[in-house]
Amino acid sequence: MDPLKNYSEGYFFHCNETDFTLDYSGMVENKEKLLTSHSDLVNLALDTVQKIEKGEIVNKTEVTQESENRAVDHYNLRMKKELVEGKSLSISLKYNAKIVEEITPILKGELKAPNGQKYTDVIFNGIGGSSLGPYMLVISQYGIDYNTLSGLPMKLHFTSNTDPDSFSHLIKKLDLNTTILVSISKSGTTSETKGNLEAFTQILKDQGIEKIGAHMIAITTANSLLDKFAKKNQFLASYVMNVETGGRTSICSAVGMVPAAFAQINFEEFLKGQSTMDEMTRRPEVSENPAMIISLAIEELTHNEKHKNMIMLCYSDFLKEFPNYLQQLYMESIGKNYDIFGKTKHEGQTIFGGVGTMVQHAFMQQVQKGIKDCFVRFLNFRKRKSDFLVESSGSMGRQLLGFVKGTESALTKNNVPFFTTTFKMNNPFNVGMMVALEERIVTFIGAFRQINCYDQPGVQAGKLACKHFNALSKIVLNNLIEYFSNENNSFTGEAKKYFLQFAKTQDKKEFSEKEILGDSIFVDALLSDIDANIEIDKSYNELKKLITIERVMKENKFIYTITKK
Ligand SMILES: O=P(O)(O)OC[C@H]1O[C@H](O)[C@H](O)[C@@H](O)[C@@H]1O
Repeated sequence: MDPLKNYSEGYFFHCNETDFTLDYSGMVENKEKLLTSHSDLVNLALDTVQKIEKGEIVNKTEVTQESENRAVDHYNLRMKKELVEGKSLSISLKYNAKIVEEITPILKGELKAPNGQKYTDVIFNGIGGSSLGPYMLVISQYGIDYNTLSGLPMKLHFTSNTDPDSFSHLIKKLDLNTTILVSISKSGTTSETKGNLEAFTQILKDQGIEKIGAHMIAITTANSLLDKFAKKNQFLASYVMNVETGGRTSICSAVGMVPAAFAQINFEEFLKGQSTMDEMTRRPEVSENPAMIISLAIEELTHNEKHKNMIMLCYSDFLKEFPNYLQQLYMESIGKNYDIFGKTKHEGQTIFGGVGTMVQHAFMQQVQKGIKDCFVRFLNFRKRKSDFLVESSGSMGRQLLGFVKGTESALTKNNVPFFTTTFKMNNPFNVGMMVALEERIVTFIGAFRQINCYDQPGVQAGKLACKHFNALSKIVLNNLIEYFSNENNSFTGEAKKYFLQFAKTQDKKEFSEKEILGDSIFVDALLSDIDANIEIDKSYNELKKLITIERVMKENKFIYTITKK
């Protein structure tokens, strides 16, 4: 490969109408080969897109217990044609208009909080696909100072984790009388989101706010637990998304629409941008389809596990969250341990990145000079909205471009593959294009590798284990309270001893060795948590009155001494 030759010759895809350019000269060894010699892969990819867009059940594998067995509709939600009944761009635009119409009176203060004042703050409560997209979108239009610098009518806040310290930090600052919590959860059961909603409800009640529904909006699937809770508690609104819309591609649904309405981002433009890119990436001719070019190039590069990590360098501070957004899109979709036929096959596409030039000063030394396990993607805007005089380069904007070109050129010399996507300028339309391009690449790579890109059994396993931990935690608590409320005065020993002792008090007679081991680890974590947090208000209120606990390490095991007060 002569990267400099390719680079100087320039391999381009360009769209005149949208002023979008893909330069793939730094990525491929042989342009002709890339464009013409992968017809089998191209057919697989186009066939998959057709199936998806016709509404066929594509979210399935032979490993039926882990499959979701459903269609996948994000492309249909912004398609001009109504290939699947009830799903099209115009239907989505109508739903978006309804949302804007309902949110606007809140923003204008025409629909007031129960205390008669204008709502001031909105918290978006969701995780994974129910958070990454809205957050990325807000930052993409306002930057990280979106509350102080944007002049928006309501302040925006985001909560994802079940982190009591950050939750308290947020809640303490707000007047909850004029705050709305928007809970976003496709399933309506995700522990983090549910936990935050429950905590918020309790805090409202503690503050004497009885009409909790006047402080809540839900975005979820029809009839989910969250939807039912919303109806029961007369939420301000409950917006629905389809079961067929996967979390990590849900930004084109109410999941993106509602936050965009609060943030006054033109979501109609975002959807039109997605639709435009979808049309471009539906083209059968490889050279006319930017997603196909990128996907094939990635396939060539990652073959034999060579350049397997993708680094996304976004040359705009406003795209700070885009690599994080892509991390879920790529890694949850492509990280699989079997193909659609159920055959074991470990797949993945590691992706990380950040804002260029910041990360230039973080990890690019290794990328340029160290192990050759990466390829780089540049993302930038051609047109800026402002500029400043800078002596060295003439202008700050030119300086930024200098960094793109300088880094590209250095990568060429160091034999690190890269390609560059340049969008016209930063606006909702182009952010929509950006997201849709990546979604299509993921679909194509999934089709090449014959995997189901739309399930996430791995995350599911974590979710289920967490549920088990929660259930066990309640049992341990009740057991402790019961044990020390009776005649017992103390317990000394390690978690396993504790577990075996309390296990006897459960209905379940026999525990396998594996269960004992697994559950003892959970019990150890719980006892340790009690030791650290028993004095923290609301952590273990009942237990605090009853016992003291001490933890010491002996022979590589934590030994707990629990004593009745
Ligand atoms: O929207 P929810 O049902 O609450 O799910 C939120 C997230 O949960 C998990 O992390 C899944 O792997 C994600 O795909 C999903 O986006």
